Amino acid sequence: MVAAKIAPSMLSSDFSNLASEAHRMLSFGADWLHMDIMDGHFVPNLTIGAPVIESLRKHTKAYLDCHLMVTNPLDYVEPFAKAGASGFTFHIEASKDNWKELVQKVKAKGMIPGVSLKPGTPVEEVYPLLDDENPVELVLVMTVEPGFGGQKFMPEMMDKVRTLRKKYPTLDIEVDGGLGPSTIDIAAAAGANCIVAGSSVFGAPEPAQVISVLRKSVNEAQITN
Ligand SMILES: O=C(CO)[C@@H](O)[C@H](O)COP(=O)(O)O
Repeated sequence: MVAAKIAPSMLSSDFSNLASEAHRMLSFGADWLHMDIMDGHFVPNLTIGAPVIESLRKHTKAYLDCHLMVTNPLDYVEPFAKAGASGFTFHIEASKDNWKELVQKVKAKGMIPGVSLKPGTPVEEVYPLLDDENPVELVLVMTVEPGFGGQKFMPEMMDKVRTLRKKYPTLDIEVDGGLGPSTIDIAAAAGANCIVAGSSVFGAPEPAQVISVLRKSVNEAQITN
């Protein structure tokens, strides 16, 4: 059994009130805060960097689950560690030649390494990072093209989740993009246990209820499987 972790995507929050938005989500039952780092190059959008993580860290001890949608993830390890990031998830498409060095540095700096893959990237590409003697500890399966919140969930990505869950029963498998009460059951049944949700949580009249629905689905799927 792998624990459910519900991670509201702070990309959908009011950035001008980031600390209070973070506290609000934690009070509603969030386990992690998902932080979308976009460099305007790897993806066609520009969001936040290490200075914002550093500012938020002063207001919370919560797990800051940083998803780096950047072209040169290695350049971000030191600043993100200093800023207080908890998880450091980079993209396989941006680290084909240096993932070993990247994982080693992320761990040496006390962060949890994860790898993410875009919808068009075959799941086999992350196997070497999981089978290595110094493996990543989380795989983030993108269920939309990275770059923006509010997109439609891609159910065809569930094959990747199912394949990973079968091969790695205790792995943290995260899904991100279009997750909410209407899509969670298919993701949970496939074996995802870390759920990123932006618009469905922040746009709900009662975000706590959405977080609770997401958690219940993951927990029930694990009992059934
Ligand atoms: O990484 C991304 C987008 O690239 C996500 O974290 C989105 O921010 C999730 O938002 P919703 O699809 O849940 O609105």
